[in-house]
Amino acid sequence: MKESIREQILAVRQQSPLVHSITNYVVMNNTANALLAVGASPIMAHAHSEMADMVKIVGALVINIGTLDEYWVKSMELAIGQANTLGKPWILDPVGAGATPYRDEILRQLLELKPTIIRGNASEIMALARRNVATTKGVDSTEESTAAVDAARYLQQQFGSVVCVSGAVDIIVGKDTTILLSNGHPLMAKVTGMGCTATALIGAFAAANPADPFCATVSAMALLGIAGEKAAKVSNGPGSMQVNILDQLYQLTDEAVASMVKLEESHV
Ligand SMILES: Nc1ncnc2c1ncn2[C@@H]1O[C@H](COP(=O)(O)OP(=O)(O)OP(=O)(O)O)[C@@H](O)[C@H]1O
Ligand SMILES: Cc1ncsc1CCO
Ligand SMILES: [Mg+2]
Repeated sequence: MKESIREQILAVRQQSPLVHSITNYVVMNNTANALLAVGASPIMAHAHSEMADMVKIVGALVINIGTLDEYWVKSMELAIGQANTLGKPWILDPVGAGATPYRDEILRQLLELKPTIIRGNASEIMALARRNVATTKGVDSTEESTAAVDAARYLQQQFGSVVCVSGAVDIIVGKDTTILLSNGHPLMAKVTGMGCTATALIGAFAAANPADPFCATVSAMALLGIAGEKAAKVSNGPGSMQVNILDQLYQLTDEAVASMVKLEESHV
């Protein structure tokens, strides 16, 4: 796996894939900068009239419901429809799942379109699976990622998606392998949209490595976690952390990521 992570990081930098995000107002700037820092290229658009054409020219589509509304939901459906027609990977970030009935109804409809990859925090993944009914506090998790493993497995089996539960430990659930990553730093949760950034980076890795969405997800999460760890060492708080992570995403070598990754694999 460590060798695959190295290859995937190099593939993103060599290919510089174009990633289309329909994402929330809060994180647009952070996620666009994070995509540039890892070597990918961001585009954010949601006009109905350009969705089908836009998806034709990109490597992956990121769907983040953070600040959804009725117009954007239609944009999402048009973009996902085209991604599925063209066989391009699309990644769902179920921001705030469980917070309101509207969010949950839209998520129910989006799940039916079978995301290639789903990434959320523990509360969101549990709400999405409607299991172990989690308490949610808006967009932040009230649960540990390990509490959501059953929910992630259920979603994986039901929709065929790779499912990533983020938190102190990032858990990536595939068809027959589960990987636990213990990199990262608590300060990451004090920067808004760090999870959205994780999802955007997964989009870049899935675009560069469309044949292996599981490994793409592991690689993106490993890179972000290690960037967070290194950034925390030179940060004074959430403000400097936000910019230092971008520098680390830009500077980290594939060798450094392979040597620092704390990875545990289980076949279940
Ligand atoms: N306590 C922690 N220790 C180490 N890493 C953490 C911790 N909390 C979060 N992270 C890391 O921060 C990143 C974002 O994950 P998090 O679970 O906080 O997303 P999120 O709740 O969806 O965030 P947001 O909604 O603000 O985008 C992940 O890469 C995760 O590993
Ligand atoms: C704070 C917030 N509200 C809607 S989306 C978002 C960004 C973090 O998920
Ligand atoms: Mg989130």
